[in-house]
Amino acid sequence: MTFGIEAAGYYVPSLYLEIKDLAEKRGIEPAKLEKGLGLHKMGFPDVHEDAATFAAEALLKMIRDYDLNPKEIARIYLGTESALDAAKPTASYAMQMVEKVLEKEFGERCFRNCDVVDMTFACIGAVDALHNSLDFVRINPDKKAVVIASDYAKYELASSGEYTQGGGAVALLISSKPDLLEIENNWGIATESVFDFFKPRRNYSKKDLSSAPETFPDKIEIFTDEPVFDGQYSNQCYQDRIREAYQHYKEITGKDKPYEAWKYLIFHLPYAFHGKRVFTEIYSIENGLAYGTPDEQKAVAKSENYLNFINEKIERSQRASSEIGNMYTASIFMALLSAIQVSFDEGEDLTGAEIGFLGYGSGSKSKVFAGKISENWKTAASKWNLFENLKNRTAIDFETYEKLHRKQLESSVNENYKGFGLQSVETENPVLKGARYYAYKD
Ligand SMILES: CC(=O)SCCNC(=O)CCNC(=O)[C@H](O)C(C)(C)COP(=O)(O)OP(=O)(O)OC[C@H]1O[C@@H](n2cnc3c(N)ncnc32)[C@H](O)[C@@H]1OP(=O)(O)O
Repeated sequence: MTFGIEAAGYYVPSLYLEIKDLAEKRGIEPAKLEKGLGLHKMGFPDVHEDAATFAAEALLKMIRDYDLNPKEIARIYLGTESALDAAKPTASYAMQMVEKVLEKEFGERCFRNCDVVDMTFACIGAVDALHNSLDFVRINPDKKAVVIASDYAKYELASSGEYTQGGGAVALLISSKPDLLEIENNWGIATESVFDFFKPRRNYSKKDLSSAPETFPDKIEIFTDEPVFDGQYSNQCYQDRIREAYQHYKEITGKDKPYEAWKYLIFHLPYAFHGKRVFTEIYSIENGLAYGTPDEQKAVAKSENYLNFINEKIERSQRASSEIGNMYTASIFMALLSAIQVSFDEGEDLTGAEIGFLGYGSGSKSKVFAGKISENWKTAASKWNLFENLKNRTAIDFETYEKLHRKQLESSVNENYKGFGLQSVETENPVLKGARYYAYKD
């Protein structure tokens, strides 16, 4: 019996800012962002959008596209680091939104017997949800599980993370009928507790932290959605963890140079070019190349062999990221959709192709695993139209972007939007203070 991904749906924020507009206002050379990091557009949520509406949209799209019966979904595990509440899971909001829309066809509370929960570990939370849900269907092969990855990657204005912002969600149906991708049960894992990127839920000031790096904000507030981070250190932690997890994967599978057999290498992409920039280390180790000094590292990155390797095995997975930005925990799954969509559009046959995954979550953990494209993959992929749909977003100017970022807009930029939207947040009633209410517009 095989297990893996049967179907997939996604949602990206309805607005975007051209990266060159941001570069100009911040005095950054556009070529650094476009050619250095691979950024073109930054997806940005409208006033009515958040991690719960992203998740609900992706889930509803998947249910509709594949004609799924929601009553057959035994669990919905949602990976996120953009939770809207510290107790009530974002998954419960998303589930309720979808349930209401499906009421006419499936009756009240179609998810009544569904197990719903959030999983959080920075950008790897949804990989954890996937790992866990695969175990679940292995034990219960007649059941189906849904994994949703949903996040809003927001950074402080004018910080080094600002140009990597983005957001959105990917929903996956996990079952013993993996029409898209069979996933093998070998998980290379590496964990180390570090402070490369985190969202502390305390009130304290920089002076309380004797060793705080310069990048730390002066004051950290409760429930901040903007992280405390050290960019170059987070790159280092990412590189260290994927090296260790890849090594672990080799040990448990006994495979020699497993990456060579992978048709695509799918990374967590905090920005489009991240995977190809950090994989140089593993590539050098595997091929016995010198990698100690910055000059040696540059030589590997610029070598013809490495450039060919990127072109063949990584470039296609970057394309959606260039148009959306960081989707945190959804990035790795959007990278998968991106690569498969390109193959589909180019009429390539992927059946049987091996795909390797290198996930990372700050804090920190990496998981390396692999899968095989199924015979029915084209039917599954034919629903997405990913690059066409990315053209249906609304461009915003820099002033609107800053107002949205500062939460200064009262009403949505797209006032006539369709789909799920936040209607209100309770401020008066003391026993409901903070409750969020959503609605669906046809
Ligand atoms: C959240 C996680 O997933 S943890 C891992 C990633 N961390 C983050 O995402 C945290 C938030 N982001 C950040 O802090 C930052 O955006 C970072 C760390 C990702 C990037 O940092 P920056 O200082 O902006 O960029 P950095 O100097 O590392 O790289 C710029 C690249 O552009 C290239 N570049 C610079 N100027 C130009 C130019 N004019 N033309 C072409 N390329 C250029 C540089 O050569 C370099 O590429 P290379 O090293 O491959 O040659």
